[in-house]
Amino acid sequence: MYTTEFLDIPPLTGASGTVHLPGSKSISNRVLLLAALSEGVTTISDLLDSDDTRVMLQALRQLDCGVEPLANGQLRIQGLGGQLRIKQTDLFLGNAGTAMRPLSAALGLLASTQGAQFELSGVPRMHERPIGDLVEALRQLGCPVSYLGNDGFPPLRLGDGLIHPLMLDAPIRVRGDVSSQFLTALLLALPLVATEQDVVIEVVGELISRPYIDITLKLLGKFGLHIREEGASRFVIPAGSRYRSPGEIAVEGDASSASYFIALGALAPPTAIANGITIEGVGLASIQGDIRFVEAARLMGAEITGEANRLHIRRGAWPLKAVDLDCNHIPDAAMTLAVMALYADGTTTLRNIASWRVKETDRIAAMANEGRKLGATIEEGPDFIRITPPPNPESWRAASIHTYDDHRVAMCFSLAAFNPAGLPVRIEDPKCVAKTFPDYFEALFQVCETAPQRIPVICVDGPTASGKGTLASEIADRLGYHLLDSGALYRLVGLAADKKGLSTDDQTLKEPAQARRLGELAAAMNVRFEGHQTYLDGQDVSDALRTESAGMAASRVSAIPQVRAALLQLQHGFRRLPGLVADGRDMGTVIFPGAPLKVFLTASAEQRAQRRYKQLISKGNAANIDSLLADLVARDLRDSSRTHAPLKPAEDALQLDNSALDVEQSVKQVLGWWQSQSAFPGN
Ligand SMILES: Nc1ncnc2c1ncn2[C@@H]1O[C@H](COP(=O)(O)OP(=O)(O)OP(=O)(O)O)[C@@H](O)[C@H]1O
Ligand SMILES: Nc1ccn([C@H]2C[C@H](O)[C@@H](COP(=O)(O)O)O2)c(=O)n1
Repeated sequence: MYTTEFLDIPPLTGASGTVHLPGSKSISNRVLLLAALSEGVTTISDLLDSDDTRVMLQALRQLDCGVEPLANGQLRIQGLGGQLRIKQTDLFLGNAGTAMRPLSAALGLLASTQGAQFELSGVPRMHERPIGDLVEALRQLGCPVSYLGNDGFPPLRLGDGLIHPLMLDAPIRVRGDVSSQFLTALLLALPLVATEQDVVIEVVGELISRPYIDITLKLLGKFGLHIREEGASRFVIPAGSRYRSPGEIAVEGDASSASYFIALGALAPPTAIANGITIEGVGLASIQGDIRFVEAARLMGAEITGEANRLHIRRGAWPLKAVDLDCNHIPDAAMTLAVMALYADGTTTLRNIASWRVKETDRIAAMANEGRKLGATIEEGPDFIRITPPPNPESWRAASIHTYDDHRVAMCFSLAAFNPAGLPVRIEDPKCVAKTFPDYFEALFQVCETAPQRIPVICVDGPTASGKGTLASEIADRLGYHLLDSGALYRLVGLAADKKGLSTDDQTLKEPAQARRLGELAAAMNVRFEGHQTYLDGQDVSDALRTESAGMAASRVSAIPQVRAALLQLQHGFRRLPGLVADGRDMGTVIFPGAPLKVFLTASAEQRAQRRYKQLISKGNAANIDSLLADLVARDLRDSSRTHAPLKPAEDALQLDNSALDVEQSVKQVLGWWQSQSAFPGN
């Protein structure tokens, strides 16, 4: 997951390949609650691991349900069988509506019938999301519920520690036109108390987001509950209801998350490797309402085929076709249509989306504000949004997208990187995707491509111990970029030669046959980088690489042209989306001569020797400052005086002497340079 302040997505030019979706958020949190309320043990597979499921799981743990992660990634839940084990606790539910609403209903009923008291709260935005209609329904039943902040909104206190008989004779009336989660919450909770008599729910007003109710009814069926529907607005929970665990249950891939990759397939040109996007984990047999996004995407021109659990998408009509659509049936996925509309042949109107206003943020306002930044003309109303794309490529603008702590805003606008103007897109606070799809951007970059020269590279070259590695790694972390420690490659050649018994002393290296052998060795090296570990022929050589003797050997072999040539492609291979920070001696002069930022980092030899001395001592290695100083001066001389790719600043490099700077000051300086020459200098 990208935890950076922002993520700059370079302009993208094509996409193809297969995406495996994380589990559905709606199904995951419903299944967790049903398993917790049931009798028996439920083993759940493919559960979504995200902020929203984490808060639900934490709540279940606090309620003393057995929650046991299994080695194979499954989760085992020991159900409460409707009997509270904990009668007083405070639950924090973040911004998870799928946890707040159903837990309020279930705990409200259980607190009243078993004499308990719970307080439920969330993040500030959760305290702005309405819950009054659900509270009214619980109060009709006789549950004591009080508001701890503003009336109509969480936080809530459920129960007062005393037993209250419930009034189940009259139908329980609940509004259906604010959020379908209120009805879902009652459908999930009322079976706990429908033991002696039928319990009836009557929906008042038009029921929005009906597909989410269908998910609820289908999952209730899996846990042994069959609700009778009488007409469009009456649901009867039969007397004698009892939750029974199905034993095992698998969570489908998230159909709303699929919408971004369906849109991607519809708008991205194919790559040289393949045509189209395949989505695994959700397909045409999905129980999720957002699978109907497929129909909407087809209307806009996408070519989509599929099987029960898989979808294949290709670009069809291009530009996409503008549409005028009622989106009540796909409220979440419809946001993706708003971004597809930026690539359409006219004005698109998405109607009946009032529920967007009370989601993680006011989504109508958010989509309108951010879409306008890109150059689109956008009109918004209480329950609609109307999008006219920028009239021509020149009208597109590079935008820094504010994401409002809303995962869907972030994921939607990533697709703006396919703009015809070839502009990058900045996504602020990219970690907000953790709510439903923590690895969304990784999945996106896996299937997207762009011309290598469009992938930004920051080069950090300089003499030994100047702090290149430290600086490069910090910059890469802050920007979410890949890291190339090119010195490590030369160090690996030195080590590999040593393992093979090939001498790397100065004299032997002068022999043409030895130079050829080392070139072949470098080309055939079996290396693997995993996080901070480096493996040579499967063996962890991370520590061996960092010794001073490995540095000296690297310096010697690096003067051989055959070795440098053998490592060229490997280094170019590090230039992957979304960007790269590369440290070495010739990053800016030879390997990435077109890089948009080149830094030549220096410090006085004395400073560098001091730093190296401290570094070695802190790792428990013996060190002598005078010999370190002599070695690094010798190494610098060799590296800068060799014929091929000598150590020297590129003509367009910015020089940074960090003798008097600490690491953070150096990082700030380089990030400042980067920001000022980016497409978003004001952000
Ligand atoms: N600006 C700085 N101020 C103080 N110490 C620094 C600074 N930059 C790096 N250091 C420290 O100096 C030591 C050497 O830094 P680093 O390993 O990053 O250098 P390098 O240039 O990559 O070296 P080499 O080329 O030999 O791999 C480290 O212990 C690091 O923490
Ligand atoms: N791009 C590079 C990187 C490194 N080298 C050589 C010269 C260095 O002395 C040696 C070890 O590098 P370090 O790990 O200390 O950065 O490798 C090079 O020639 N070109």
